[in-house]
Amino acid sequence: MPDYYSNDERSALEARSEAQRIAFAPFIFQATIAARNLGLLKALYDAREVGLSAEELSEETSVSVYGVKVLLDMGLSAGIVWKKETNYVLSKTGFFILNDPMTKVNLDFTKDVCYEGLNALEASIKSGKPEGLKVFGDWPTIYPALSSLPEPAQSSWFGFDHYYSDHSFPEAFPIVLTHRPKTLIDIGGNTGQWARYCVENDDELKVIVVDLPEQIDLLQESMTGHAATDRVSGRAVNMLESGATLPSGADAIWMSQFLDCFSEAQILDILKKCCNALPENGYLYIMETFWDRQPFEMAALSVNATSLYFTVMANGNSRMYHSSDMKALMGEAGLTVTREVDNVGLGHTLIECRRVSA
Ligand SMILES: C[S@@+](CC[C@H](N)C(=O)[O-])C[C@H]1O[C@@H](n2cnc3c(N)ncnc32)[C@H](O)[C@@H]1O
Repeated sequence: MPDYYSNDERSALEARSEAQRIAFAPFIFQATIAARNLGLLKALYDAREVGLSAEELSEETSVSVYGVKVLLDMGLSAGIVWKKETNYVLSKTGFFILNDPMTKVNLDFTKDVCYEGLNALEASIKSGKPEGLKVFGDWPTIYPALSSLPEPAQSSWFGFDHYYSDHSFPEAFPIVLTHRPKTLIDIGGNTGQWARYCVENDDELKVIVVDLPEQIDLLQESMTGHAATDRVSGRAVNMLESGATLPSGADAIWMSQFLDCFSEAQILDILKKCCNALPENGYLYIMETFWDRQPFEMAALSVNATSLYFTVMANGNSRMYHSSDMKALMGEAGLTVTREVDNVGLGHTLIECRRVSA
């Protein structure tokens, strides 16, 4: 995997310019969101390479000429539009802001879930608690709050979560089927997206979704009307409780985007519980986005930004890990890695492992 961060070769001018881009980054972000939400980018998209003047845009969108100009002059600096004589024209970056599904889930997640709370980042680092979560209510972590987050935060949270997981399911599924499990436990299975994918794509596999009670309540609802979901069942377990046990009788365990919700000490504890529940010939599958395994530098940036969501909004003590930190914990828990596949879906790594004694 490429090592993106191993030199400092910018000139002083480039470095100072970049420092200003960071200083004003929230302005770029908010102007971009406003230009998108107020319809300015769509109007420019429709106008193609001819573009539109501020007055024409104002007429088309009912945004004042003043509003058009301040937003899109910032848009010029941000690179989402460019100027052709007196007209604004949508740039390639602006095109992706408007039309790219990945960019949309990232923008909406940042704006609707994280933006307000991010102001409490420093406080969260000091306290080890998700201080930004207070903007949504009085919760210890975001997980029991998920089913009652206000809109649009709830849709944006699920949109972000599902977008990245769903893209990896078709590629991960054949890997999990290699050892022909009969019953799979999906820990942190959320609304059952993966469970549904499994039973709809295999005629025999049974899936037990393990999650917090609030999510298990949503599970039944999200299974209604889908084929083969009689092979999906739910079990409410808080994996952090000392006496927590996993259902018996499963020959494989699956955890997707789950361990990143916990601190290293908690991960070790969860992995040991998995180890105890796993039969000798059973396999554990861990699917995560590790920041060191990303195929693009911007993907590593997205993953590192997501770590800060965990710090300030989710729980105050977890992150998107470096793969070697995770593998060290797996070793400590008594697991041995049998297979690793990078670039599953969008930047996921799938690690297959089993008990050392097996
Ligand atoms: C980021 S979501 C991952 C969802 C899904 N596996 C995926 O790949 O999209 C994390 C899930 O872990 C669950 N979770 C968090 N803390 C938990 C705990 N202590 N015990 C059980 N489940 C928990 C959350 O409710 C949520 O459904």
